[in-house]
Formats: sequence, structure tokens, C-alpha cells
Amino acid sequence: MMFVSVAGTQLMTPERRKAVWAIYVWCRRTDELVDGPNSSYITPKALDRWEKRLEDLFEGRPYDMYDAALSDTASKFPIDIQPFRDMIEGMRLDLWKSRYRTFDELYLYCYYVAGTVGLMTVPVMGIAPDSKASAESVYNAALALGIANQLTNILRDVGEDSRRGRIYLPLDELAQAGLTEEDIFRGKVTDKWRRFMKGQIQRARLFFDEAEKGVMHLDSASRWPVLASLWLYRQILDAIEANDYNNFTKRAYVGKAKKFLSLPAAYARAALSP
Ligand SMILES: CC(C)=CCC/C(C)=C/CC/C(C)=C/CC/C(C)=C/[C@@H]1[C@@H](COP(=O)(O)OP(=O)(O)O)[C@]1(C)CC/C=C(\C)CC/C=C(\C)CCC=C(C)C
Ligand SMILES: Nc1ncnc2c1ncn2[C@@H]1O[C@H](COP(=O)(O)OP(=O)(O)OP(=O)(O)O)[C@@H](O)[C@H]1O
Ligand SMILES: [Mn+2]
Repeated sequence: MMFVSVAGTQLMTPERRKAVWAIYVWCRRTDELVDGPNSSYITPKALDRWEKRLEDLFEGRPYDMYDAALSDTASKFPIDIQPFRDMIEGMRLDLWKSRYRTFDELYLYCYYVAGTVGLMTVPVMGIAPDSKASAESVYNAALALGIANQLTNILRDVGEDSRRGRIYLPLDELAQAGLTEEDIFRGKVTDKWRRFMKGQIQRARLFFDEAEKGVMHLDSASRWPVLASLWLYRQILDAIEANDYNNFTKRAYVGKAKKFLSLPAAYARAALSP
């Protein structure tokens, strides 16, 4: 993500680049609260305080320099506070919830922690002035990119998450595939698992496809970094397949060469009209 964000923002205007960074840093810090070294001290109260701080910075009262960067962004771009609040809500959910019964439940979690990022960044990226697409359809695509990224993140990290006692997979679909929670904890790649994973990967790809349709309607300077990050992240799904669906003990990884090839390819594609 770091790599994509750095490489990804190079061609944006300096103002936009700073704004995306400010949003990125805020997201990272929010995630660190529940995932970082101090996570065991984080209570819902602490998240309430973090939300208060968010409200203050949106009203021009930042607490520290990183908050100030986001205050500045909020004063320059028409960003809405709601997706930021929603991301904090996702972190609240993560404090107690470790199972998802249906895809609807999982989708909501993905919206909170990742779909929100799409909604936060569109006002900064900008919609192309000559685009005929409605703002709504661009926001939907941005939302889809966040969901796709999070689903991919989840599919890559099944083993890692299970060792923390967490299963971010729809339990009803797991049961339909003839699998149980025990199978996840045991972590053995079976035909049942492969079949289940194929379905999950297919669904994540649908969200990437949905997102891809919206990229060309972004302001031209913002297109290629978004497209590059989309392609890069989508390749993680290919890597899971290449690992024969062993996401229990192997981390799907996109090699440096492939990573760098995505950049000029995305740049070239983004330069073409829709
Ligand atoms: C029209 C159209 C397609 C517009 C594009 C809109 C756009 C730029 C969408 C970005 C979507 C995006 C990058 C979502 C991030 C999803 C994500 C991976 C979220 C992670 C959550 C927590 O998950 P978990 O704890 O399971 O993961 P870890 O094990 O901790 O890794 C997050 C970590 C939440 C925090 C999110 C971030 C730090 C990412 C923020 C990124 C930006 C603001 C930069 C986006 C800019 C570009 C150029 C891609
Ligand atoms: N090549 C990749 N393959 C799969 N996931 C990746 C890759 N690069 C980054 N990620 C994702 O981004 C997260 C944060 O990694 P980070 O942003 O630090 O990337 P990185 O490895 O530092 O990239 P680089 O070193 O090229 O800048 C990782 O945990 C992973 O989710
Ligand atoms: Mn995290």
C-alpha cells in the first residue's frame, strides 16, 4: 500500500498529493489503533475520543501536525466527514466481532474499513470535467475499489487472521461448501477449500471490474495511479491461485517486476480516452 501510494501520487498536483497523503496517514493511524502495538489498550472510549478529535480537526481545530494536514485538506477539498466516522465505526466493530455470518455482514465491515477510503478520496482525485458519468456512478466505482481491495486483503490473510482467532469469511457460504471453522484453523488445502476460494476470488474480481469502469471518469491526472493500484491489488488474487489456494501458510505476493510493469501499463491505459 505504501508503495502504491507513493508511486501513485507522483503525477498528481502537489495539492492533491498532499491531500491524499493526509487522508492516508489518518487512515493508517486509525487502523493502528486497533492493529498496532497499543491495540490491547484500545477501548470503545478511546475510539470515541478519536472521533471527537476527527470532528475538531474538521472544524479547524487540529491536535497535532498530522491532524493539521487533514484540516488543511478539508478546507481545500469538498470532503465529507461521514466516511471518516464510518471508518472509526469499522474499528469499533473489529474490537468485538470476529465472525461474519453472511456476505452482507462482511460487506458492511468492508465498507466501513475500506469502501470509505474510496468515498474520502474521490473529492480529492476529482471527476473529469468532460465526463458524462454521474457523480453517483463514480462514487459507486470508488466504493467498489475499496471493497475489492479489502476482500483481496482478507483472502490473502486467511491464515494470519485465523491465528488471531478471526475469520473474515461468510460462515453460511463456508457451510454450503461443506467447510467448518475447524477446517480454517487446521489450514489444510483440500478440494473443498479450493472450490470455496474460487468462488470468493471470483466475487472479489467482480468488484474490481465494477471499479475499473469508473476510473476513466476520474480527473485525468488521477487516473493512472488509481488504475495502477487496482491492477496491482487484483494481481494478488492471481498470486493466491498460483499458490494453489494455500492462503493458510503462504503469503500471496506480487513480485517487484510485475509491480513495476503495472505502472507504465496503467499510465498508457489512462492516457487513452474511455
Ligand atoms: C472511481 C475510482 C475507482 C476511484 C478510486 C478511489 C480510490 C482511490 C479508492 C482507494 C481504495 C483503497 C486504496 C482502499 C484501501 C482498502 C484497505 C486495504 C483498507 C485497509 C483496512 C484494514 O484492514 P486490515 O486491518 O484487515 O488490514 P491490515 O492487515 O492492517 O493491512 C486498512 C488498512 C484501512 C486503512 C486504509 C489505508 C491505510 C489506505 C488509505 C489509502 C489512501 C488514502 C490512498 C489511496 C490512493 C491511491 C492513489 C490508491
Ligand atoms: N507486492 C505486494 N504483494 C502483495 N501485497 C502487497 C505488495 N506490496 C504491498 N502489499 C500490501 O501492502 C501492505 C503494506 O506494505 P507496504 O505498503 O509496506 O509495501 P512495501 O512492501 O513496502 O512496498 P515497497 O517496498 O515496494 O514500497 C502489505 O501488508 C500488503 O498488504
Ligand atoms: Mn489493519
